[in-house]
Amino acid sequence: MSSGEVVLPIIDLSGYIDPKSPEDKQRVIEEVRDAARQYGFFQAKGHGIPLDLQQDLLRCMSNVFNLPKDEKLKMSFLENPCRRGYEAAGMSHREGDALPDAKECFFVGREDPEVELSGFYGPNVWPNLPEADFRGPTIWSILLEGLNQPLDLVEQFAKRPIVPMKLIRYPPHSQAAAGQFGIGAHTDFGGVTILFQQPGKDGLEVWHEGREEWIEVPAREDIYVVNCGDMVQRWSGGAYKSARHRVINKADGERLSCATFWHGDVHATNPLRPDDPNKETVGLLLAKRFRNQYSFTKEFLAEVGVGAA
Ligand SMILES: O=C(O)CCC(=O)C(=O)O
Ligand SMILES: [Fe+2]
Repeated sequence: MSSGEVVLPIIDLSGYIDPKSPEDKQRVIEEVRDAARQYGFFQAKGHGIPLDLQQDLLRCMSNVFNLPKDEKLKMSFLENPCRRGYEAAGMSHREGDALPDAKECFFVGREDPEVELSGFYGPNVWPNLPEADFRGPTIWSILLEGLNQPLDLVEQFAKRPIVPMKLIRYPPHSQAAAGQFGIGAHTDFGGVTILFQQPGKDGLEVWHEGREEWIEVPAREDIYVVNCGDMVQRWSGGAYKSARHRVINKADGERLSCATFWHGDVHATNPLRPDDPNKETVGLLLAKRFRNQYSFTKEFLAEVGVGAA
């Protein structure tokens, strides 16, 4: 069941990024804290990302997804040592769902020259499109400017963060099989997710535990959706929620979105609680999660602690 009553707060981040007074900054900090506690999600405006960059991103995403199927499959993320590149529809299946997700995706990360740490760092796969139309400043500006973390904390755990970015295209729901979701219900497992939705293409729903119902999150122009993953929930001792969410494309046509997952350094442990008995690193979390999708070396698995338990 969906509800028109609960609306995720829209927080104006400009009060933190460009404060006119100390109170401005404090108000944003409190609004974000309250939303992360209550919902695990909020909508963000005043983020400083120019609208024309957002529109460029959408245009570039369409260019990628509109490539011929065989060209997309040549860039399959399953054959890439860094899990970058193309994931076709039907390749992800959420536990408990009758059918795999209807979406297709394209994964991008930080551009590094060499494959390192079994593929957590390394070069991207780029489609055969004019460079200005896809890679580079557009994506990186969006990525960097979209992150508004307390800086002193960030410096501790994000010297060389792992930041996968997932471009997603959902087919119209009418094309999906009965019981098939664009993306099935899940929590994000890592750090903070910054989601850009194609304006006017609604479909995201967030589970509200207290009310036991799905809250619809509209796809509004110039509004990003931010949510906390399982790692943030753990790092914050449960103060911040990692909320379940799913996508049922409500638009007549296709729906585009872009999710950027901001996980922190491969060796980072809980920066909020250095005394946290759980010493799981970001690398270990990702290694457990993606074990069957990367070709991890034995050395790497030993380094991040897989098999140590
Ligand atoms: O496309 C969306 O609106 C949500 C995507 C999402 O939840 C994910 O990729 O984890
Ligand atoms: Fe998600």
